[in-house]
Amino acid sequence: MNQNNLKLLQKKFKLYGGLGSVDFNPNFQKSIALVSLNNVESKNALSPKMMAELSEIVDSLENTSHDKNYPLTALILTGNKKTFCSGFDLRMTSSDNKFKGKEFANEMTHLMNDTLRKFSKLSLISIAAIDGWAIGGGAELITACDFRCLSKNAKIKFVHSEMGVTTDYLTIGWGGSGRLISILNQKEALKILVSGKTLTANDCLQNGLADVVSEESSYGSLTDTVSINPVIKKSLDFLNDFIFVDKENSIMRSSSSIKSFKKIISSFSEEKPFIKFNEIERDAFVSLWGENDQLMALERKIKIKNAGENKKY
Ligand SMILES: CC[C@H](C(=O)O)C(=O)SCCNC(=O)CCNC(=O)[C@H](O)C(C)(C)COP(=O)(O)OP(=O)(O)OC[C@H]1O[C@@H](n2cnc3c(N)ncnc32)[C@H](O)[C@@H]1OP(=O)(O)O
Repeated sequence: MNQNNLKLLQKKFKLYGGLGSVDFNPNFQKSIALVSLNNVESKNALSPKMMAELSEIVDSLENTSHDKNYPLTALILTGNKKTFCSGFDLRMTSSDNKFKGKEFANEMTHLMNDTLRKFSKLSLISIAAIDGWAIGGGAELITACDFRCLSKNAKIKFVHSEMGVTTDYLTIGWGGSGRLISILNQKEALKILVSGKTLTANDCLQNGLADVVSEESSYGSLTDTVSINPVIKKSLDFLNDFIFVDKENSIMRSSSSIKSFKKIISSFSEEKPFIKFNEIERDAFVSLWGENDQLMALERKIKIKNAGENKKY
């Protein structure tokens, strides 16, 4: 997508609004930034405003992180209050019917796919620090990181098959299925996507989706309790193994060489062969969005929520 269209979409999604924020802390730790998703009342679901904020953060990192004098080498993507992210903010669909329409589906898939494709190719080593749920688009977000650290109580669920939509790869949607194939393999990705199975930390260690598992985290915000939050601490330790030759004596590896390795590796998985794949997925996603299956699934979720039933979505 060309830069002008992207800027227009970012503006439009800011105007669509919604709750929450995506916060960027470039000085979280020496040469490590923290990007945190904060929409606690909705289990860190991404509102359109948050999608625009994430897109802008990634754009600015894309423009600066390759500079050899840029102080960052790595970043942690996390949620807050014991949830990573519960995907698209479903409240938007009950606030305005336009969010059930194909025009919005097309816009969201372009914006989120562009954002996560760029995120996955940043010249920074990235790790998702996952405490609690990463579900729907939230599960797709974690595939954009190079690595994943799960707390013992983390749960990953690609819920899309229950929502009557597919994930999408490369230019639209949140782009999870193609990246899941490159992290695992086609068979594992197909099983996970079609079954919508809830994956535990142990499942993810077994299948390779998790790189490291931390102790269960304490309650409390992920971003201001670094000292006691195990999932963030474990993610920092994981990244520091890349950054420091000798942490005690603060002897660091060359940041520019770490970043050029990331650039080489991520360019190897160049999506050129996937352009056709992407068109197929793109059409599938948009054709399913706003159709009966999805509308009934949304109704079910909203009914359960309004009825206050104890059942979960
Ligand atoms: C490509 C993107 C993809 C698509 O468009 O197809 C999507 O991401 S669609 C959205 C997919 N996400 C979901 O289906 C997750 C729905 N949420 C849940 O299943 C549960 O909330 C769960 C498992 C994440 C947590 O369950 P728990 O019992 O711990 O909490 P509650 O269900 O009571 O939720 C607390 C509070 O948060 C609100 N909430 C949760 N998820 C969302 C969401 N995705 N959008 C908006 N709001 C959300 C929930 O309504 C509760 O609010 P309250 O006012 O307290 O009832």
